[in-house]
Amino acid sequence: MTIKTANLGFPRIGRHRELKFALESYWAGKSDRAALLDVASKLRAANWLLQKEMGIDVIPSNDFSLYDQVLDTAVMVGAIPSIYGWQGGSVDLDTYFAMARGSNGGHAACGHAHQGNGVPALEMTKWFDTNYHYLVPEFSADQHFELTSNKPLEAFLEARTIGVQTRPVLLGPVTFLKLGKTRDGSSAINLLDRLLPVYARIFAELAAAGADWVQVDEPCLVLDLGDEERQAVSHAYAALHALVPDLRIMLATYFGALGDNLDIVARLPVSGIHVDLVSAPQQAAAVLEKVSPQCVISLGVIDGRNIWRSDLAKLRDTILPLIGGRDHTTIQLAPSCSLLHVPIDVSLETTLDDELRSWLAFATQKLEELKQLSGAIDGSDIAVAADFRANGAATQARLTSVRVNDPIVAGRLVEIQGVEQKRHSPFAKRKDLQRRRFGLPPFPTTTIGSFPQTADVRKARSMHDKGELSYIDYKAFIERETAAAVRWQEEIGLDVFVHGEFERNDMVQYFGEQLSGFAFTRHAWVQSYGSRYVRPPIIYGDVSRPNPMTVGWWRYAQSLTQRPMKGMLTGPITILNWSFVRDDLPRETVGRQIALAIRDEVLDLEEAGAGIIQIDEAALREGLPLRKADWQHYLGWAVECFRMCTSGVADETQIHTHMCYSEFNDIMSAIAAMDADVISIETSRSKMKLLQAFAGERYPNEIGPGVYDIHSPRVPDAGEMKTLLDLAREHLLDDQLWVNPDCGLKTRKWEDVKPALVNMVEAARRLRLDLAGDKGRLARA
Ligand SMILES: CN1c2c(nc(N)[nH]c2=O)NC[C@@H]1CNc1ccc(C(=O)N[C@@H](CCC(=O)N[C@@H](CCC(=O)N[C@@H](CCC(=O)O)C(=O)O)C(=O)O)C(=O)O)cc1
Ligand SMILES: N[C@@H](CCS)C(=O)O
Ligand SMILES: [Zn+2]
Repeated sequence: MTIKTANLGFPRIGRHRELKFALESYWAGKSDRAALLDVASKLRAANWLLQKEMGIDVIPSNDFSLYDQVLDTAVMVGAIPSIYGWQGGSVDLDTYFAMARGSNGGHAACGHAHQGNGVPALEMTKWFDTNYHYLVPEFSADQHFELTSNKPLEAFLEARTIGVQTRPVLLGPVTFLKLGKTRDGSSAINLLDRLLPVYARIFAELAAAGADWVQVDEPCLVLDLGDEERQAVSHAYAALHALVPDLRIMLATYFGALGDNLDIVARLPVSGIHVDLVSAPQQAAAVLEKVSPQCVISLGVIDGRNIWRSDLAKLRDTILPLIGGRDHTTIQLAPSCSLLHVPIDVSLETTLDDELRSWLAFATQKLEELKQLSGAIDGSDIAVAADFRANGAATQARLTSVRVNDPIVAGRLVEIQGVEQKRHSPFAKRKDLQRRRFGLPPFPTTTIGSFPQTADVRKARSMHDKGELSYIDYKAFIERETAAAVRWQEEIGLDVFVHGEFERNDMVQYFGEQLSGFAFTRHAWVQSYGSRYVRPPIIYGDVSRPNPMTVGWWRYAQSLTQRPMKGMLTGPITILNWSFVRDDLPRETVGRQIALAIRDEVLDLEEAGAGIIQIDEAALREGLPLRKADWQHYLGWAVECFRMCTSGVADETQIHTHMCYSEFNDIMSAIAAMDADVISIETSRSKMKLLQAFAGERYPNEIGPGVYDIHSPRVPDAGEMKTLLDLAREHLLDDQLWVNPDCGLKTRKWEDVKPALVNMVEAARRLRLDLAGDKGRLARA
């Protein structure tokens, strides 16, 4: 008997982004609920039938979501904050979308995170160390849970009507609570006993309907857990087993090693355990040794986070000795995690050259690999011999390809090895020189880079991509947009300008498309959140920058104004963390290669005359390893990469960086070590609280704490922004403080952006008046 193949989750967006278009059409009021649900059910059916046709033995259901699986769980168990007006019973679609995106108080489908009349969306944050974002469940201390509708059961039954027996997937109760937040700051884990009966009921209904297994995802088991959380895991699974002994649980862990949680996991009364052997291959032997011989072990051996074709022969040779002594009916082969994080089908990429395409495996190809691997391990499937030969040829070709190795890049890296990466002079001296060069007023105003990516801008780019608009016409169009944005910045009196990033599709993809060693795709979309997707570039070879990437656009924008125009770049760590990275080199080496490329761009911008250059590191924190013990190493090389970008510029050149998140306390020394002259950060939603982390000696350089939450179309007035700035002045020195929004404005509309920025400039003006008053008073005293 061949070893079983199992899948943990398939991408739900559709081969041609059908889900995005159906959602956005529904939100725009252009189609109705039935049309949306019809698209959703067709996508589910297509995924199930594809997996069935491919011969996958264990096919997941309830891996589909209209927006997010964590939100689905919150809605399913009735964790719906009172502001959404839910009265009990089943939850309608508009309440669901109001939680996802906020509502304007009328038809929630308008989908904006309005405050005031409407309701704001739940907070959103990244899913472990991926670029997927989930909605953060919100609990109260007196939280009551109830089953609103058994979504896993509905999915299970729906699959059965088309002849597919599935293993429903649920987010585990401990991870669900751990990812949530309580309004009073108490530990959400305390709510476990109230939640377990709801899970037990879901399980019982599934068992009664004929489900024999359920997949319960507990990725929190790869994190550093406290004793209370570990006890919660033991307690939860003991209780669920006692309440519903007939339903077998496959406990799925992924994104890292079980490590110090292995002992408790191995003792849980579950029928199966899935482990990620791609991110943590070192745990294989210990897991196989500790987990009881009757328990099914699902080996996550195909990378669910990256897009490289697996080396199947190598995998077979690693797996065989591992499972040698074990009954093969207790082994399953699976992707390391849900395939949500990879694109759907490499065969759609008809514009990629054949060689590169032969190195890649997207979700569909990964399932093929699973089948080939299981056939090969049992030696029963003769057909796999040919597949193995093709696989071996492709993986070998990739290893030795001249496209992958660039001796010049390798040489440059050797040259800088051991050379300390730092600016010529300390910040205090640079600050002085820069102040004289730019002559900016106190509390200088600026924005983060992008202005609205309007339908017109995207349309023009799409037409240009399809060859329907010449480059000359496309460039002229983008220049007109840029010129209008520059004129408008002059009108409202901002101090430091941006060109608006109209020419960019995405802050990472744009650079990937221009760097050597990167390939980009046409259809390889991956969900980032809700209906927002990204097409991560593929880093397949040594990285270099053949030509300047931004200098022409910067030069044009600067030619329109006397005000300083920021050069605008994405930093190496963000490019790395939001790309599919080659797996034949350490990530830090690839990071250093990208840093050299960005350094070249920085120096070219400086030579062209850019006095201020911003290097965004929006994903620096995102790349933090899940276990704290690994942070130091990551932060060490990540900071060094940033400093490689900036160490070559003159003291008079002002380096900015931008990070749009609000947790800095635990990485403050690394942020300070980046030594950017100015950092802009997200602070408006936390009401400047996080500035405590930057106060005093801890952060001597300049800071722009965001005063305007760009995630909402709501327009804050000048008084509100001034209040935030007054709060900021409690923590920071006046000559440290810049005034800017939380992040770029690409997802906003001009009608929201314009009044908000006018108000922001007004807030800075009032602050300057206060300062003049303070100084006057001081002088008189
Ligand atoms: C800041 N964030 C980002 C993350 N990762 C990135 N790689 N980039 C980010 O900015 N991670 C964390 C957050 C996540 N946030 C977002 C926010 C917004 C988006 C988003 O808007 N995505 C767009 C796609 C962006 C893009 O690549 N656009 C291209 C292609 C546009 C397109 O679909 N064109 C159509 C034709 C359009 C027409 O004719 O009108 C087509 O090709 O068919 C572009 O502008 O050229 C989205 O639509 O989902 C993502 C993450
Ligand atoms: N410069 C980018 C940063 C986003 S994190 C922008 O403004 O969109
Ligand atoms: Zn940002």
